[in-house]
Amino acid sequence: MQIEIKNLIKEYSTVRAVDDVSFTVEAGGIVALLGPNGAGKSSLVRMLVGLTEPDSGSIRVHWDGQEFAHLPDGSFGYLPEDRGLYQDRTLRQNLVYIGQLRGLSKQQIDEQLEIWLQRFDLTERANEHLKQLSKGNQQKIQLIATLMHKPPVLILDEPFSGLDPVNQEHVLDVLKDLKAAGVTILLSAHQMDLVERLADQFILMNLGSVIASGPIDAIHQQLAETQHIRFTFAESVEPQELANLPYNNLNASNTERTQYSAEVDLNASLQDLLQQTAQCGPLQEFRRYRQPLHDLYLSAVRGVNKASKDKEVTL
Ligand SMILES: Nc1ncnc2c1ncn2[C@@H]1O[C@H](COP(=O)(O)OP(=O)(O)OP(=O)(O)O)[C@@H](O)[C@H]1O
Repeated sequence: MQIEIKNLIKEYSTVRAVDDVSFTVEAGGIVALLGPNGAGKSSLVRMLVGLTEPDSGSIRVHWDGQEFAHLPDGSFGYLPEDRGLYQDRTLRQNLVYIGQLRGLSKQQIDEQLEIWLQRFDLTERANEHLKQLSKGNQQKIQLIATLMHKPPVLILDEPFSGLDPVNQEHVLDVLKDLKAAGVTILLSAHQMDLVERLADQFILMNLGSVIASGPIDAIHQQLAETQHIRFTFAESVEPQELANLPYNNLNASNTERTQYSAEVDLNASLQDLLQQTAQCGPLQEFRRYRQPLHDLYLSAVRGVNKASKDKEVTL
């Protein structure tokens, strides 16, 4: 299986929701579409599963020796942004109905219900109406409905929305297990800290466009504007003593003034910096650290959004 997206554009009456987006998803692994409200994630996902059509550009799904213009029926499970189960039916009734729609036998449905209700700690509640469940628990039932027919591809629009941190971790573990079992997962999310620990590939979107894509190393190469450094002295060093070094945003991280964080230019030599810093006091530790994806994304998007506003003003 391979999904190849090229120069995809989708417009609604007043907005270009997806603006010249290209990327490829290979079989296996987890691909995360990340971006704020309105970035275009759901619009993209809806085209992938064939609910809407692109205005231009192409989606090519290579599946089982054939090529399709969207994921073919039967090849995927889809968790839509607007959840669609019956509130006045029990959890069991909802899931049996979905299982039947997917062509599962009674035995397969029973097996799947037992596995997944137990995994999500909902076995005791199987005969309650969906509306009696919290939003987070309803979300778990939606997820079971999406994966109970064991599709090889999962398209999950906001699988973490409405979940508390404990349940987010729970879903994260389930997705890791599915990946280990060979399922290909494409998900959209806002929760960058969480998804950074999960996905193999990232597609960072803003205002319909992709601002960076690839594995985490590639994202850092594309977006990092400075190097982030942390260092620790064995004894107190006043910030003024470091004033002549080429650090930006130098901050003491503790009141004893032994630990510091700072930024330096991308092309600065860390070897030279280490030597210069060691001349200011007995250095215990000196290391470069990676900005969290969330911070990297925010600074990149602020730059892009500022540039587009500047452009609007000059026009
Ligand atoms: N059916 C529609 N009709 C008109 N505009 C739409 C429609 N669907 C989405 N849009 C607009 O397209 C843009 C992208 O929306 P989309 O829902 O794809 O973003 P998103 O990244 O999924 O956002 P969210 O995280 O809030 O779900 C937004 O400006 C949105 O208002």
